[in-house]
Amino acid sequence: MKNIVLIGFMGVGKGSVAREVIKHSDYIAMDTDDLIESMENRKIKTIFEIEGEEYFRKIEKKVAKWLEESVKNTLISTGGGFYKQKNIKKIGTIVLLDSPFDEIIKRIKEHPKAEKKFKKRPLLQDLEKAKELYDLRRPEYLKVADVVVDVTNKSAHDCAKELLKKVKKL
Ligand SMILES: Nc1ncnc2c1ncn2[C@@H]1O[C@H](COP(=O)(O)OP(=O)(O)OP(=O)(O)O)[C@@H](O)[C@H]1O
Ligand SMILES: O=C(O)C1=C[C@@H](O)[C@@H](O)[C@H](O)C1
Repeated sequence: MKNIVLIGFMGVGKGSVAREVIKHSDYIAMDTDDLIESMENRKIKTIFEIEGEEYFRKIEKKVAKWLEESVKNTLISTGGGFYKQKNIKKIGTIVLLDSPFDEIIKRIKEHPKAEKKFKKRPLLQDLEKAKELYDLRRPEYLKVADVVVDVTNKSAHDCAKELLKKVKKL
């Protein structure tokens, strides 16, 4: 089974969809942000604050190399900037979870722990800058994706079903 690599903007629902996909398939799920936090034994927010973004991207690169060489049968959800890794297409089938910026922000705001959700994402601190980043990245996400799932107004369960159907068809 080829790996599935979930890409998309922060908060689009990569974690939620991944958890649904593994309920309906034999994939194992992992998340690059969680892996990096565990490797570093500190939160991404802290890594950004103390070491800076460049340091974080270097760890992502190390993770990307390891994923390509050593990981199989896995649904890999990734941080919002992971799609830039040069070897990403060698890791697995790339699936973009897509939604307009305002919908993503609306969803996070609706979460009971909304404040915490915003705080943990360094690049979501300034919404104007985050929108600029979204506009810059969206065409790049589309370029790298093998499959696109529009998650707007769909449950994570329905997104997972659509994802599996589209990946099977490739
Ligand atoms: N299909 C959905 N419908 C409604 N709300 C959703 C859906 N998927 C996710 N959410 C909500 O959107 C927010 C972000 O979801 P999630 O944490 O899964 O995103 P993420 O892409 O993994 O984020 P990050 O990679 O930045 O951690 C959460 O509050 C979650 O409850
Ligand atoms: O969009 C991004 O570049 C990021 C998204 C988060 O998932 C984390 O990977 C980190 O905060 C960077």
